[in-house]
Amino acid sequence: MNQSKEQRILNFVLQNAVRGDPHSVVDTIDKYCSQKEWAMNVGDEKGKILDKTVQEANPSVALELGTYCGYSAVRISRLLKAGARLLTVEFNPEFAAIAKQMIEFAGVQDKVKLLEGPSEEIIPQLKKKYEVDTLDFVFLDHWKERYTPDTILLQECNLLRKGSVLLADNIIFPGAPDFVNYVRKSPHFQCTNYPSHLEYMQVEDAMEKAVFLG
Ligand SMILES: Cc1ccc(Cc2cc(O)c(O)c(C(=O)NC/C=C/[C@H]3O[C@@H](n4cnc5c(N)ncnc54)[C@H](O)[C@@H]3O)c2)cc1
Ligand SMILES: [Mg+2]
Repeated sequence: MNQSKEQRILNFVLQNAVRGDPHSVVDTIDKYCSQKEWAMNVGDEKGKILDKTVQEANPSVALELGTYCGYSAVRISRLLKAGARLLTVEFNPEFAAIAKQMIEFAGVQDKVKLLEGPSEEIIPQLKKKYEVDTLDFVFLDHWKERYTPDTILLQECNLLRKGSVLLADNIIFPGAPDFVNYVRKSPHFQCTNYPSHLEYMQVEDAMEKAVFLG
């Protein structure tokens, strides 16, 4: 049966990117998705905001919700200091298999642990099963209506500490209005909005940074 779009993206990377070079994997995915087939990677414009936020946080332990093809997992992990790690959560087995190959081709598999399953099940396991104390950085890019319940769950599981940085994609398009309301109204978060554009399009979008105040 014919290939999925995600398989075509991976094949394009395997044939055109440089093995072991995360920059070239990121650039090659952006090339394919801007010229051939649109896909919901965070992209380069919002990716630059992600890069700056990761560099400022300089996390030892980072979490990503919604791996998809692994674009932002490669993008984030290429910036991590020695010994730091990214845990990325994906519940679609096809996407997880694609992302695993993408992460290995980029040569960042020693920094990235892909956890297969729904975030609502994985988050409560992070402390005991994945030896997490607290999270320094969280990138939210999964189903938009999961942003708020998972942010609450992270707090309930004591996974956030004073200064933990949450960064959420798609605040404008598709939009995450309840998440924006929740973090901006909460006395426990200091929020910053970063206007941008939907990946590979002229459509308005934005990212929201929410720093946990304890
Ligand atoms: C038609 C159309 C297409 C794209 C857009 C614009 C647009 C632009 C964007 O940047 C977007 O991020 C999105 C978007 O919808 N992202 C959802 C991303 C989900 C990925 O995460 C996975 N996942 C979803 N919930 C969970 C969960 N609980 N636990 C674990 N994994 C989960 C899925 O398995 C996918 O791998 C959409 C608008 C309209
Ligand atoms: Mg997104």
